[in-house]
Amino acid sequence: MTPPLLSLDDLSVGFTRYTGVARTRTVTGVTSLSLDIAPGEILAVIGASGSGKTLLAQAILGILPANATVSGRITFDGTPLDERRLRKLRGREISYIPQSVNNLDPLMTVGKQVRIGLDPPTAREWQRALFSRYGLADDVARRYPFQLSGGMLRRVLFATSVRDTVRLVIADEPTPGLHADAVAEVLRHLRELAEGGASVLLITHDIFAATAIARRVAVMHEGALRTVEAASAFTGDGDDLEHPFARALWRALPQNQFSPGSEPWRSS
Ligand SMILES: Nc1ncnc2c1ncn2[C@@H]1O[C@H](COP(=O)(O)OP(=O)(O)OP(=O)(O)O)[C@@H](O)[C@H]1O
Ligand code: NI
Repeated sequence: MTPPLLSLDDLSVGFTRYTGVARTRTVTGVTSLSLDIAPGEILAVIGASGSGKTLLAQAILGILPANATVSGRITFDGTPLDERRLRKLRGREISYIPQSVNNLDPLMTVGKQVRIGLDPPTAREWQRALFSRYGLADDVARRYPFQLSGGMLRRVLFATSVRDTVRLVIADEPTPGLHADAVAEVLRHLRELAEGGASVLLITHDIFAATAIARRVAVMHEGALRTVEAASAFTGDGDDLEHPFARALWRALPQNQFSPGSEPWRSS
């Protein structure tokens, strides 16, 4: 077996909340999560809002909120991923496609934003190549984010995030609010990255987007990884799904066999 590209071992993220003078309480965001991603694998992470998906991404990228505490081990390409190494890899070997297009700078032209981090002598050339790869016309480079459509902004986010040196792409909810064609386009771009050899961690609410391109689907609930299922098991009645939680999640979808009371995220 090929060794994993990324390995999470007993990863926890917590928050300290001040509940009074000199009194604190720790709130858990992610609990003892262990997970591997193989080189070139597309792994989807699904789970309800607040289940810890974005925290998981931020923990890998070393960009957790300042009030978060993290424990556990993260290994990238066989070596621990510490802060010093992350600074070198982020934006080069590890890319982040953030949850919101609001992460773009509203006061900078999108061309300039795409050129950030590119080698100055060839930055313009690379930016043009990235624009053409993501179907953006050359003159779009001179525009500001507010002058672009939602679909174009998504493509700009890809162009700012993805470098040809990339080995791990973390995409946080890249498809919400997009119509079917645009979703298909985003998924195609992610698949292309994987075909180029990169591992892709796709965070999404959308089981159908997840199973369309991922080989495995990790299911999170209240900060814990409940199960990792084969994407192909999310079909029919869900009988092939290994974990009852995944089965319940699948069957609770209105288009499957929805039955009141089967909502697994409503924990008692
Ligand atoms: N800065 C913070 N301080 C305190 N708690 C936080 C902070 N950021 C996140 N949390 C908590 O951690 C939990 C997980 O948040 P996270 O953003 O990872 O959820 P998510 O699965 O990405 O949700 P969504 O699908 O809505 O994006 C939430 O309950 C949230 O309240
Ligand atoms: Ni999130």
